[in-house]
Amino acid sequence: MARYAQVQGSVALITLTNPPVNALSAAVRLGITEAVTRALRDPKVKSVVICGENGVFCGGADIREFAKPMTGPPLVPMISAIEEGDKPVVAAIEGVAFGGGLELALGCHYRIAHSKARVGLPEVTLGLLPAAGGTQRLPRLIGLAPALELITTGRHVTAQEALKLGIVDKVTDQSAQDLAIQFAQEVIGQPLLPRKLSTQLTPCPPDVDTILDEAMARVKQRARGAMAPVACVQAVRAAVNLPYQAGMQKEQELMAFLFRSSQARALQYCFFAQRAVGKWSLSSGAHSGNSKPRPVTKAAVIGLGTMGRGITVALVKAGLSVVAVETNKKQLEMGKQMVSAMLKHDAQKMNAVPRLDLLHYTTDLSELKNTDLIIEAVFEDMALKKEVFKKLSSVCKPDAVLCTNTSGLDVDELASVTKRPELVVGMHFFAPAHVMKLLEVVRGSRSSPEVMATAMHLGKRLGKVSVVVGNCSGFVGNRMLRPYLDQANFLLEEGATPELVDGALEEFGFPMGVFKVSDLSGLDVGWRIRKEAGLTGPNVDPKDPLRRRQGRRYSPLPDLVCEQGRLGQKSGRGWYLYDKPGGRVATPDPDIHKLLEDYRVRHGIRPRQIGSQEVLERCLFALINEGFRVLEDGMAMGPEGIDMIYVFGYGWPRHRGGPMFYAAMVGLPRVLERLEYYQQVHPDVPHLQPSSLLRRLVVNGSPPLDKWRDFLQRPHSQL
Ligand SMILES: C[C@H](O)[C@H](C)C(=O)SCCNC(=O)CCNC(=O)[C@H](O)C(C)(C)COP(=O)([O-])OP(=O)([O-])OC[C@H]1O[C@@H](n2cnc3c(N)ncnc32)[C@H](O)[C@@H]1OP(=O)([O-])[O-]
Repeated sequence: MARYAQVQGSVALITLTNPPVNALSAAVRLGITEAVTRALRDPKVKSVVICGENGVFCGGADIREFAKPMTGPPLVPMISAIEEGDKPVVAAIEGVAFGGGLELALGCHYRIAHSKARVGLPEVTLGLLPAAGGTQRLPRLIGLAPALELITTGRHVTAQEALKLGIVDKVTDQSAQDLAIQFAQEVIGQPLLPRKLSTQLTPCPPDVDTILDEAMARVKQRARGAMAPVACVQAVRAAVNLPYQAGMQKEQELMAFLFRSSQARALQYCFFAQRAVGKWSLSSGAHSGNSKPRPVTKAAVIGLGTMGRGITVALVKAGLSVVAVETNKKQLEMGKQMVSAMLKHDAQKMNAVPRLDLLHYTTDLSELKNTDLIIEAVFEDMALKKEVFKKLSSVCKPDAVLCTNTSGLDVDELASVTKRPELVVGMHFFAPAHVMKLLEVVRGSRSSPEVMATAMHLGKRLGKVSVVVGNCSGFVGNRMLRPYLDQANFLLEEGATPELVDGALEEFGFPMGVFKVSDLSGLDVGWRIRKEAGLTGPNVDPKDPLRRRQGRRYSPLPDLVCEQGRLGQKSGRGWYLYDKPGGRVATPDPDIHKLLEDYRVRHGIRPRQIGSQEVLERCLFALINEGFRVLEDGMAMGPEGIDMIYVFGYGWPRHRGGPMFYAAMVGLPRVLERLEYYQQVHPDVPHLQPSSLLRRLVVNGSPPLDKWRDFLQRPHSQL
């Protein structure tokens, strides 16, 4: 839909009308095509302005149409008609001009932007490339290197930077539409040919091939198997080597290939899943639409350890005033210095002033009496956390929201020591808390809808992808991680090496394999949890054989590694060797290989060849199977929640959609068949027992993800 009006006598004003982001749906494309034809034919019209309704120019092609057969006028000829016209066309950009929206503007002869506007070609983040001339016109407008960077990253650009790059001609703090209409009158009669980008050549520095080759190498290294960034470089290379029409041909061919790819489907699924998890609902009928968040202007963080410091920085960066509490002066001082340094570092990067004025430090909990929301981030010990919650319940104002950053302890047990269990909720941040986008919002059985709304709203203010999860051991992310970790250890027992397992997972697209991640986060963390769980150390049942705990197979390998003082990067050796304590570069360690060989001999295990396929199937299918159990237990609202948790919190490659989406792509019958096979081979590993939900879905013909809820016997019952 596009509205047509004639303004200022001779200017045709074409307004895109498709809320909320004026996406270029079939109806909008038809509207634009008809309006442009009318303007070009009307002798009274001397120039044209294109703008968007509601302060948004255009969010690009309508992504919802991608899953359906294409209808309506295609984008490329629609934009060419604008460019080839004999009347100047000015794009008035307010809000955003993304993807096809910016390509539409690049087909116009001039671009005027509001100072708060953002532009960009984010198609690569959807597994695609700019396929309405963006890969051919943008390099011609701003040059090769900047165009390559914008197209291969999909980065959003501010109006100021767009002006500097030459993407837009003018930036205004006033109405871009009004300035565009005035400008459209001023340029009547000006030569148009030099403004028609398709007629221009791409400005090329002498070392053009080096730039393209380096870009390709950089993109391949960063992409970890994602195809779209590579195709983007190939398309932009055509803008250098080929005339416009041939370049457009190349762009269309590459787009056709990407459009059909499973990676594009995965990335578009992530786009909508990321928005879907924000629309939460509870079994009580309360949901994000009918639950009002409480106002939070003053927050507090208890405990300035690694997590507490990151959370404090995230809150201050979001503009909240924060009281930071640490029990003793020495730790408080240390925390203060580190938080200030983190804020200064971040502000420097943003060329901003660190908001240290928003912070107040104290050892005295009573200073929290006027705080709206408190996040407890003390050591992961139930007794210590209960003590803190008991005190908070007495010093804080009656309607203060009490949040715990526990990564898996029982939220209800913590709430039970307070006088306000309905105001207690889990806010599980991921390290580093001021960087990682994921936030698990854990609903206790008494957490009120209002408190859920408050935690979710705060998550959004902190720029997090917040996912509502149920209160169970390990919540969702860590709960699913256990079978994944167990399988990785079992594979070592049976003949694999850390680098073989990690290699397969990194080939799959994870930034780091499981053993490198363990070394990064510190092997002693898991060791302490296993000791507390009675799986190793003094509380082990002496009757339990070494490789069997609590009635199931257990691998003591990680314990043996820790007992040798191998705690990971921090000790300079773990599953890998590092050049020094705190070193980051992992090299395979012959001592670990020796440890594994001796271990297998000691336990009479004949090592065997293990391939990447088996690594992926055992590690990922075990994790996925636990995902189905999470859904069955009602601990997550749907597969989207699980997938966003793994994409934003555990490095699951976005172009694989997330564990549950991946299972659907692989085919549920295949996942079930492989789990049944491995369960037969390893009957002492209960987590390989296929979940009944998975069986039910396969029996019912493997319905699409958005239909899985229909097969849940108690949909999100624990939420
Ligand atoms: C040929 C051409 O080369 C190619 C092929 C293309 O052009 S491919 C397309 C390229 N374009 C993009 O990648 C931009 C994608 N959008 C965004 O980045 C953001 O949306 C936004 C524009 C910065 C606004 O953010 P927001 O935070 O203010 O609101 P929101 O919650 O995100 O969005 C508000 C609502 O609008 C929906 N929406 C947003 N953009 C959409 C789009 N392009 N198509 C369809 N729906 C869209 C979104 O799902 C949500 O719906 P619902 O959940 O309310 O039902």
